[in-house]
Amino acid sequence: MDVVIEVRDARIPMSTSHPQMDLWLGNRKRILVLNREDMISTADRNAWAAFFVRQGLKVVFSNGQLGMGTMKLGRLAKSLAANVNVKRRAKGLLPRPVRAGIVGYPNVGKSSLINRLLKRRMCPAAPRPGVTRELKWVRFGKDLELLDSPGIIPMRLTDQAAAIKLAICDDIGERSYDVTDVATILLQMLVRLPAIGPEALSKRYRVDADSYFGKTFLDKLSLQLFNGDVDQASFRVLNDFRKGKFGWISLERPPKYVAQ
Ligand SMILES: Nc1nc2c(ncn2[C@@H]2O[C@H](COP(=O)(O)OP(=O)(O)OP(=O)(O)O)[C@@H](O)[C@H]2O)c(=O)[nH]1
Repeated sequence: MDVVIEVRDARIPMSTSHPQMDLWLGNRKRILVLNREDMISTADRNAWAAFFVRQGLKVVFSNGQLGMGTMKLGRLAKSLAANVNVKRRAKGLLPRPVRAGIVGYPNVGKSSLINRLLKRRMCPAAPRPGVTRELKWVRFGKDLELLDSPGIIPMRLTDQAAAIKLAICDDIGERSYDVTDVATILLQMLVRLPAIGPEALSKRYRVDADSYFGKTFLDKLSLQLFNGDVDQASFRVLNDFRKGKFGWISLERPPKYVAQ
């Protein structure tokens, strides 16, 4: 690959950064994409943009559902790898398309971005992690080739806080976590957010919360709406979050910058 496009979830750019990525990529040319830009506020977007610029990383914000950012991504990949053909010409070889590999955690929107760029559904994309199963090259025009790849996660998620955020954002498979535990933690996060808080949660689910927003809340919600099925109640809360029913909330913020 001449250039690697690393896609992360804009709601959790740190937790969707693979710990071995730097080692694997070495000096390879790299573009960082924060996809799902529609799911975070403008203030968070600006804060992340400034953060990554300070790290010297080229960052593109995108929306894999609507296609925003994809043309810029294509242009950037071609321009970053332009010297490939300069070198080939110097050796008397014919130019070839630039090869860009798209990598990232499951469900962050890799295939959707390719489909949007190509304006065709060339790569399977669906709202669940683990859809892409094999490497697939697709051609964009005559001078760019894109490689779609299956989502990758570390063998072992040692950072539990990151693992929970991946589960909340649906970036790891459902079978790898307990849906009720994750929904309980999400409720505890939401109840502490000034923009949401206990009243909004009680009102949305019509559950009298008795000031405790944990498993008890899910039990009450399950009795109210799902015949006592706590898993279903947990899915409801998680899906409401994922669909933006509480507003678009970033689960991570960049560390504060202190000028030297
Ligand atoms: N709201 C929103 N949804 C998106 C965006 N990009 C992708 N999606 C949705 O997210 C889901 C996952 O997208 P995919 O393109 O399949 O993700 P992937 O990274 O290829 O997933 P794997 O095959 O698991 O590696 C799909 O339902 C997309 O419609 C985005 O920018 N915003």
